Amino acid sequence: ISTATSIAQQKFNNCIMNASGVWCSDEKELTIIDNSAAGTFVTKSGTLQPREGNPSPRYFETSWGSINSMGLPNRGLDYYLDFVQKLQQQKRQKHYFISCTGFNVQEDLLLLKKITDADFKGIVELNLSCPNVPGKPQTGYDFATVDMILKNVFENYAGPLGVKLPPYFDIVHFNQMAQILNKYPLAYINCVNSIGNGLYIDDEKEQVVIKPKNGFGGIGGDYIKPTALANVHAFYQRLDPKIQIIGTGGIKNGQDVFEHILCGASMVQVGTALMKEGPDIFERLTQELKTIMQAKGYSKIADFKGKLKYLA
Ligand SMILES: CC(C)(C)CCc1c(C(=O)O)[nH]c(=O)[nH]c1=O
Repeated sequence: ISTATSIAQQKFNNCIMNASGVWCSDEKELTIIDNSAAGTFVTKSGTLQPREGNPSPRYFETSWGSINSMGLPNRGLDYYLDFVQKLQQQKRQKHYFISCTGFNVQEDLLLLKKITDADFKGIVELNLSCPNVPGKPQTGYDFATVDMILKNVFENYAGPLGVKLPPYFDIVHFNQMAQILNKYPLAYINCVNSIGNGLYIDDEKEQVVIKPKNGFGGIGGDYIKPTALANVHAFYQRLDPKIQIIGTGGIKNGQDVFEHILCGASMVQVGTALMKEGPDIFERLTQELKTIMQAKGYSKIADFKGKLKYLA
């Protein structure tokens, strides 16, 4: 029974990996994920300059998931590029993802030029949940801007590249986004980023639990699995099959991985549950998925990928 997969013709011996932002901020964390059962890793979204991010507490765990307003703390794209290139020299048969985000399209293009100049051979994940110009919604919710960014990106970057998308909640938005995404040679799309601007309250103290943004933050974990599955499947139904889908959101056991693949995911990423359990989770998720596949008579993920059935 194999849980192997491929994205943009790059093969991975396991379809389970970390989500950007979790266990991927420095070489210590990335090395641990690299040596875990995960098929590969994606780095924290790198920006042009290193960033401290928001004041703590900026992450909080609840029984059903998590809330965060990290503020994009990262070592800067150059740091992640240097580290991944060095690792790539040692492990030629393994491929890695580098995530990046600019605060406008000019920055996005500068980041991609750095990646081109470094002769990076892995896969780029462009985080579209980044802020836009003040007064406008985050990039992923500004469809004209998404179109403009992708047009510029694919005029300037030749390597395999995917985008990390925020969750959508309206069928017309799935249609509108799919129409834009289908215009571009994307290697994949990654659905979903955290559900933005949620609020978690400590009843005893009658106060919020994270400091930035008066307690507002991105929601992850059990709270978001139905939304994540719907986004994976909605785009699976609408996108050119050449554009693969990475499923992220609410994965904490083998059943959740199975469901994301059944909805159309070729790869899955784990965030909140990885934060709670640590990198040993990858071995557990892989075994649980294999047990489910065995019970159902599937030998590889292609046997059931996207095969979600509807009621007649
Ligand atoms: C929310 C942004 C800071 C604009 C981007 C980075 C990011 C963060 C973060 O660094 O706060 N948290 C998430 O759950 N998803 C993200 O994409």
